[in-house]
Amino acid sequence: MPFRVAVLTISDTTFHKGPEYDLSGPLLTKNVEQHPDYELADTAVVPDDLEAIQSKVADWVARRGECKVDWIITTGGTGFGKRDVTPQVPDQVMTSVIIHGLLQLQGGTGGDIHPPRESVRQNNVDDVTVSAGLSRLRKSPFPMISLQEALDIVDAQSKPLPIETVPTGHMLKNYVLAEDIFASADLPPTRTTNVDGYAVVADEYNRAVQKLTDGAGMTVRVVRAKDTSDGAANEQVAVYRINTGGPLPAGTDAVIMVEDTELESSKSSEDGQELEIRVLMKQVPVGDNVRQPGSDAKQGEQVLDKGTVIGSGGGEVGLLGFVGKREVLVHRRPRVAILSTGNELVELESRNSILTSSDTWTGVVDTNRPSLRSTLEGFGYEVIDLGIAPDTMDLQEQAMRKGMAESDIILTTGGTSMGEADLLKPLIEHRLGGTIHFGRVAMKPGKPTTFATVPAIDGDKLVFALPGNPASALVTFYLFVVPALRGLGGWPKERRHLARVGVQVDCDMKLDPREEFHRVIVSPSKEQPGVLLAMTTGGQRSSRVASLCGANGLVHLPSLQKGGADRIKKGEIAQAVLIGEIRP
Ligand SMILES: Nc1nc2c(c(=O)[nH]1)N[C@H]1C(S)=C(S)[C@@H](COP(=O)(O)OP(=O)(O)OC[C@H]3O[C@@H](n4cnc5c(N)ncnc54)[C@H](O)[C@@H]3O)O[C@H]1N2
Ligand code: MOO
Repeated sequence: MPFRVAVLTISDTTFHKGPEYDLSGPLLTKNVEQHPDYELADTAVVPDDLEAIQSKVADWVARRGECKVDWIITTGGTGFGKRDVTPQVPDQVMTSVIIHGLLQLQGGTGGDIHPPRESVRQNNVDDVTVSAGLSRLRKSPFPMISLQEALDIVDAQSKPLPIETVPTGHMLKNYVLAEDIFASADLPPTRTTNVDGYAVVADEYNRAVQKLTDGAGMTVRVVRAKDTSDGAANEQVAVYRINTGGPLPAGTDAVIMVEDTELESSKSSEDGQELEIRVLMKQVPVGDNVRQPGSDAKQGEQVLDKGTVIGSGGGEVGLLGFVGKREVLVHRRPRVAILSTGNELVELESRNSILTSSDTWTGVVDTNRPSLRSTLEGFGYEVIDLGIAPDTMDLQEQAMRKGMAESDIILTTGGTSMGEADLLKPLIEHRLGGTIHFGRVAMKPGKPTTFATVPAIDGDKLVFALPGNPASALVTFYLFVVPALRGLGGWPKERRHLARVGVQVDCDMKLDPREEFHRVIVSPSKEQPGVLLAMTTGGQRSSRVASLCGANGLVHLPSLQKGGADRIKKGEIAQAVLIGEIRP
């Protein structure tokens, strides 16, 4: 649905002398009408009078349903004349008002002057020399949405990448099958032995052994499996030397384990093999130790389903080879670009020289990029490292464009919040023509998490602008980015999110108005079998990267409710998202 825009001309002259004196109002109206994303909701002309402006704006703000007004653009009344009163219109009314008619009169383009949100103000920031104060946003223009809403949005936008053919082998790990897999032949194709031993015709052996009187076993002649014709005239029962996995010689139907035999004599063949053994079994059942043809897979049987995730456990890769599948159709795995933003950031390698040369150095070592890279590569994704971009629109845009050209999904950290140097949101919207699906989430840590899609030649790219605080960046990575990566990689919906388990918490955990993810170490209880314990990693401030050190779980604390409990008490059970292996 297009955004409904109302244009308000604030001018004594136009109000008193007539519409022909209004130059900017009609120009703005025309631009709105011509833009495919906007719809003209209303226009009005009011004098330079606070009450008149307030009343009109309040009227528009109050409208609902079909008549609703999403944005109000005012033109005029923003100067310094005595009667230039627009900036005094109270905040609560003006939150959705964009004062930029004047910009257009100065020759701005439609794109510049109809930005979707107030974040446009930061659009013109070229470096961090912009001072705090008047230029700084006082309220985020992004609504705070719930965690569930945010997760649903990410799920909906994370559509599987195209299908490609990949040869069967270890590199298939973490891919998702885009075809059903069938066995092309019976497996095993013939009767084979499960054990090292001697193949025998069971009935022949059983008949002969019954004739014995001493019960101390029966001496048999050993033939190599390939010498089946040897000694047909010999009356002694023949057994055939055979090793695990080998095919049974024709006519044989059971296998005696080597452990159920004794060496009868030291007579040996030319190649040093035994020639006579004593079999200690009183009876050999037909089919004993024999793997029947097709008992592992029947020809034409479906052995793997489309949508199967080829795990790193080895089972799926092995099965594909086992059924003779040389290459498979899979969804392309996403490539991920990572970018750190912030003037204060330095690479770890360059820190020493800075530390020794200056006591006053206030730089911050870029830990987010190495952290994200290690976890991404652990999940099996190819990473494109975009480095550190300082707080300038141009440099950040340059890095983002490189990321868009080389990857399917871009992760940035820093610059998502309310500072003058927090450029990511305006950059995405105004320079990259992207759509910000959300810019604030009611969660802790991770409130300013931003998710957008940006158009590129080869399709939309996903962008996660994660908060700069290290713990926030990693927590939001596990909660939002992992499901998005899996969605792009074609994982079935029900497997995209990291698993949750019930855990018993080891200390009181206070509730916050925002849902919170408390970092913990999950391990099985030694005292209570079947119970998983969650041990806190200590201070949970989002700047404390150590809160994720060793953590393999995120206890999901519900938001604090009026009149409800203010904490999860020690010993109570809570849900935890597993972000690593359970510790023994
Ligand atoms: N007025 C407000 N201020 C803040 C709000 C708010 O709602 N209103 N939200 C706070 C929350 S919550 C978070 S989280 C942070 C997120 O801020 P940004 O995403 O804009 O991140 P920066 O300001 O750039 O950095 C925050 C912090 O993290 C350090 N940092 C950044 N990048 C890295 C990196 N690659 N490696 C290590 N450390 C990094 C940075 O130096 C800052 O100390 O905003 C709050 N503010
Ligand atoms: O939400 Mo911020 O991510 O608290 O640290």
